[in-house]
Amino acid sequence: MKSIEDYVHLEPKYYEAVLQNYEDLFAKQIGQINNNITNVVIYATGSSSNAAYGALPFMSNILKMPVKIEEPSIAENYLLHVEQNSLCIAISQGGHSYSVVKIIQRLQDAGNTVFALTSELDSPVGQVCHHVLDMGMPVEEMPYVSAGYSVEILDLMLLAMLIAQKTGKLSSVEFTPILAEIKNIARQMPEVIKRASSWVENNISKFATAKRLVFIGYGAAYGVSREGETKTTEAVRISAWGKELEEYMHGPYLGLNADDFIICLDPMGKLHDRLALLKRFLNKHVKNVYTICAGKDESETAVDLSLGITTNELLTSLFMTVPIHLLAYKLSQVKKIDLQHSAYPDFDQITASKI
Ligand SMILES: N[C@@H]1[C@@H](O)[C@H](O)[C@@H](COP(=O)(O)O)O[C@@H]1O
Repeated sequence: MKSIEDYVHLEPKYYEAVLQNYEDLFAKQIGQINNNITNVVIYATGSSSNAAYGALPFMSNILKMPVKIEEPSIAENYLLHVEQNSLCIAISQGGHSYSVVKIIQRLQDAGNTVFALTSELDSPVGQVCHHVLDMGMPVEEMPYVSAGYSVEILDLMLLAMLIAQKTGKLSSVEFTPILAEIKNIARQMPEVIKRASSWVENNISKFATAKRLVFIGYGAAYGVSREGETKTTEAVRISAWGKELEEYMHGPYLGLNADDFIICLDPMGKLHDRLALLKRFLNKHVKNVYTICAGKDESETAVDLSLGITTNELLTSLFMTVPIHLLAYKLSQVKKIDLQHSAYPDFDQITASKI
C-alpha cells in the first residue's frame, strides 16, 4: 500500500490530470445545475470537510454567494430545511461514510437535487446519489488521505469556476487568468514538496517530543489547520488542535501549555498582521512556535518554512497542507505507528461508520 508520503508525491500528477480533464469530468453534471441557485451547502466530514473549508473562501468569492459547510449527521438529523435554490454538494472521497450516504438519501427523498463528489464511483455514495461528480483520481488506498484531500480542494475550486461561468457570474476573460494562476501553482508543487520535506527532516527530532500540536490558520488556511488536527490525531495519535486565528484568540489561548508546539499557517493575506500580533504573544510564553507561509515572509526565522509561492491567498490551500501531511507521516513513522492496519478492527463492525 502506498504511504501518505507516496501520495503527497503524487499530488502534482493528480493535479495535472484534473486540470486537463475537469471540463469532461464535470460537464454533464454542471449542465444539470439550476441557473437560479442563490447559495451552496456542502456536506462532508473529516478530511473532506477540511478540504471544503480550504476551498470555501475561493468558492464564495467566485460564485458571489454564501457557501456553507454542514456536518452530515447534524444536517440529516436536525437541519433538514434546504432552500429551493440551494446547490447541495456532498463529498466523500472514499464514498463509504455512513453519515454522507444518509444525508444524500434524506435530501433526495425530500425532493432536493444533490451532487456527490467522490473518487469511488461504484461506492455506496456513488450508487445512492443521482448526480455523481468524479474527482478525477484513483481511489486512495491509504485511509489517512493526503492527495485525495488536495484534489478535493482543486475539484471544488474548478467546480465553482464552471458554475460561476454557467450562471453568468464569471466571464471567460475573468476565467482564463484564474485558471492560469491555478496551473502555475500546480507546476510549482514539486518545489513545494521539496521545501516541505527538508523542513520536516530538519525539525522532526524536535517535533517528536511534542505532547500536543496546535495549528492556527485564517482564510483558506483555516481548512489547513483543521486538517492538521485531523491528521495528527488520526496518524500520530497525540493531542492536536486546529483553530481559526480569531477563534484561537477568543479563548483557546487560555489553554496554552509552555510545551505546546504551535504551527501558524500564514497565506500572507488580509490577517497577516493579526497573526503577527498573536505570534508576538505566543513567543513570550511558548518555546516552539513555527510559521508555514505561502510566499516569502520578511520576519521569517530559521525554524519557519516558506513555500515560495506568492499568490492569491484564496488559492493557498492548494499547497499549504503539503508540510502538514508530511509531518504527520514522519511523526507516525518515528512513533512506529502502523497506518496500514486498523488500530481498532472492531470499530466499524460495531458502529458501521463506514459502509
Ligand atoms: N478516518 C477517516 C478520515 O480521515 C476521513 O477524512 C473521513 C471522511 O472520508 P470520506 O471523504 O471518504 O467520506 O473518513 C474517515 O473517518
